[in-house]
Amino acid sequence: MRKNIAILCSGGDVSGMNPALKHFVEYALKNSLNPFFVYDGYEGLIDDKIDKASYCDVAGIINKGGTKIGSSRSRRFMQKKYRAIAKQNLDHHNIEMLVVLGGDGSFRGMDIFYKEHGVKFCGIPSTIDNDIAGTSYCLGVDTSLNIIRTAIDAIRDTASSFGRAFVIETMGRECGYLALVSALTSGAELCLIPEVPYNLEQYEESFKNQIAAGRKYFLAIVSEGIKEDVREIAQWFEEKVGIEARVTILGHMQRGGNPTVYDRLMAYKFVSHAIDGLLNEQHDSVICYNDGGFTHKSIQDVAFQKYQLDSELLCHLQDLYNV
Ligand SMILES: Nc1ncnc2c1ncn2[C@@H]1O[C@H](COP(=O)(O)OP(=O)(O)O)[C@@H](O)[C@H]1O
Ligand SMILES: O=P(O)(O)OC[C@H]1O[C@](O)(COP(=O)(O)O)[C@@H](O)[C@@H]1O
Repeated sequence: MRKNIAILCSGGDVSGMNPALKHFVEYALKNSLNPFFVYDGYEGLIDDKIDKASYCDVAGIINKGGTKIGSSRSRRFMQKKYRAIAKQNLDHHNIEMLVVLGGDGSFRGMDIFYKEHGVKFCGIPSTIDNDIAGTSYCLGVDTSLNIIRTAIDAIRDTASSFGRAFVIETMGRECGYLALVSALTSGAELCLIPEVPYNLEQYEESFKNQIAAGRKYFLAIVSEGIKEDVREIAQWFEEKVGIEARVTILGHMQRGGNPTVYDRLMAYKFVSHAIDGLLNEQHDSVICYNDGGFTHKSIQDVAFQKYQLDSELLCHLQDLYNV
């Protein structure tokens, strides 16, 4: 008898989830499995929003951001009694394997669910924050970086025309990855991230000298996880550096948009490895990507460790100020 396998999205949505759904249906059918969708993340698991999926459901979605099946953060799934209901719903549909697109919170939830009820699962790291330990890349971060790049390039147009400093805030929670990579690839003058302590005073003289030497504008990329408010950084530019300043908080535009080629391809590869793993005795793992290869890692190694920013990237941050 063909086995049933389901997929769900949990936590912040990312561009790349739809390409993953499309490949999930195709690859499941190719492996003689019946594919199912769980709508709205763990909330849908509890409310039995579970349906069989077919080729028709995934036609025309590969180029769409977000996720066709919805995502959520679920307070109820944190409680044992609701996880028991989720298990009953899966049993009702005869589903014994789950692919979960989410972040470390989602994986911790699934780990508990596996230990309580034995539902096999494979996590696919999916968050624009790129802050999951054990993998150098999370689905969606490439699209997000490209959206940020487009925004910063546009802001540069007005900054240079009007002679202003712009303080641009990126998402990322406690992780500075989005801000750091964006600063390096957009030619920003300042980058502030939670991982690296800073003192604005140390840039004052250099920035004033640059203005005296002809610099007309500044771009500062700031991660949402730093202690200071972005408006205070703008105020510092005005009062201490002596240049008019504006703030742009990029917000949720960073989570949407047409998935890049890289995110589409990675969605494809992640899903293939996730299903292969589930069919080959990987029952409680996350599929991770490092140095060009994929490996299944334990929840302990992924969801209970702190993500460390790549040391080479951090060196490049120092280079930003040593020119
Ligand atoms: N310790 C836990 N026990 C059960 N469920 C959890 C646990 N931690 C997180 N979850 C579930 O995972 C969901 C997503 O987690 P969250 O941290 O918001 O996002 P992400 O997966 O992107 O890190 C939560 O809303 C909750 O339903
Ligand atoms: O959409 P919300 O609930 O306001 O959450 C915003 C947060 O979600 C993110 O966009 C993505 O975080 P997760 O992938 O961990 O869910 C963060 O960068 C941001 O701080």
